[in-house]
Amino acid sequence: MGVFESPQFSKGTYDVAECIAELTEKNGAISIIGGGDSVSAVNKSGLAPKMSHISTGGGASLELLEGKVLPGVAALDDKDTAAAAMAPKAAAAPKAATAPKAAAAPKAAPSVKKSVEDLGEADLKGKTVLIRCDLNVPLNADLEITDETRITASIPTIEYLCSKGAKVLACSHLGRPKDGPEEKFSLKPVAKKLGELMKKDIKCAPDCKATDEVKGMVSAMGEGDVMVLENTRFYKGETKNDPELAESMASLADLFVNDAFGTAHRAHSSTEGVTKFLRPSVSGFLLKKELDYLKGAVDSPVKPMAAIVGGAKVSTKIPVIESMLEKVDKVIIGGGMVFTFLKARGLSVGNSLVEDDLIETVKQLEEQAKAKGVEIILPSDIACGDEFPVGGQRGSTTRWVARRTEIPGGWLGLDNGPKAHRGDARLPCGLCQDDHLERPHGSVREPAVQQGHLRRGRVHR
Ligand SMILES: Nc1ncnc2c1ncn2[C@@H]1O[C@H](COP(=O)(O)OP(=O)(O)OP(=O)(O)O)[C@@H](O)[C@H]1O
Ligand SMILES: O=C(O)[C@H](O)COP(=O)(O)O
Repeated sequence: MGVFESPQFSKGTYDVAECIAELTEKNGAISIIGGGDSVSAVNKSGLAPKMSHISTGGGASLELLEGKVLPGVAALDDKDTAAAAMAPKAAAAPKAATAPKAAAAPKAAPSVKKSVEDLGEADLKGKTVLIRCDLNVPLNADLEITDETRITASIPTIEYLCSKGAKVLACSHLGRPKDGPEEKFSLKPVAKKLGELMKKDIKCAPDCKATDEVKGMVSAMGEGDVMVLENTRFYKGETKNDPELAESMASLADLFVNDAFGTAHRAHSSTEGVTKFLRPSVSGFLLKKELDYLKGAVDSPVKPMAAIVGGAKVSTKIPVIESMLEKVDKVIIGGGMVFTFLKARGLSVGNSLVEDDLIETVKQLEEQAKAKGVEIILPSDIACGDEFPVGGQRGSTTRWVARRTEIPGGWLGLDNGPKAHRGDARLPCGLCQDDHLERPHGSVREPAVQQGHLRRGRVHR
């Protein structure tokens, strides 16, 4: 809802998270949190365990909510082709770049995909499984993992495969290396962390391709062992869905599991390409769970439904807001995109972040919403700063709260104000507190100001 990285402007974000947690816990609402920064804000708030589902996908969840088909999912075997999919690999398509998987059953978007839970010990014992995970985690300058959510989220499928006697080869990209292998994009720290979390000795192979060294390491694996293959994007062919790379990776294994929801919107060699050479190709628990929640919300929305859309820019969220207008009763707008909406309504927004080229689009969006009876809710008051808070330093920026109709010139909106904290998210969700209705009109100051911590408009919090 605001610049949550700064303690001065994080309250609006945490308050909305609290409201969602309360709705989930007390009212039985289904809550789905998606988007890299939104997830990290909810994680920081400590409320993540109270949400129904925290998505590991950024771009992937947006594309799914926009109604797009995710290539990494579309390429997996359908449940209804189970008999064909379980045919022995030798009888399947020959492993050649030119010979895609024979059972080219059309994969309609609404089909139910075959999942790893459809495979038992008979299918897995002694088999080598290539699993595509999204282990693209943030690392600091010392190459330490700063958020291990995606690693933790990948473990249930890996553990399941191990428990059924499979040898597990986990592959993933990390970052966006441009020119081949680079230490800062190596999956070695990820393999180490995965090993610590799973209490196993997990090696990182020096390559994702079937080099002699990697083949040797694979043949030395025993049942229940796990090995991480090196960054798939160390090869330029990965993002081009190069069949040769896909075939080489696939040649290391007997079957494929895709559990990389976060990368399912990419048609890459390790997400889509390998499915042409391995049978069966099924979803992992994480991918399935993501689809159940996110696709469920899109395909069979449980009413009433509200979308809370925040973030820095409207431009990245227009398609998702548009597609949500078909599903939801309310859209609550937060973050930097608020100001393009306010400006489109003819209000002055001071120095706030605005995408002027989208004013007309936003006006049309508001019209569309009106025509569909969907309410677009903007925060009723705004916590403004006299400058953008740098590096999240406490107190370096002067903070002032204004009604949304009265953002002073020279100031920029950085968070929801206290009236919005109390009402805007709660009122439409049926959680309004009575005092919200009694708040004074006009510019209001934070309680800290009223308690005398004000020095020439500067609030030290
Ligand atoms: N009023 C504002 N002015 C400028 N930046 C803002 C404002 N409100 C929020 N932000 C910034 O927006 C960023 C989050 O936006 P973003 O669109 O990246 O979110 P997301 O969709 O959850 O994440 P991702 O794009 O990684 O999937 C945060 O870094 C936050 O500081
Ligand atoms: O972080 C993500 O959203 C996924 O890992 C995909 O990464 P990419 O945007 O570099 O393809």
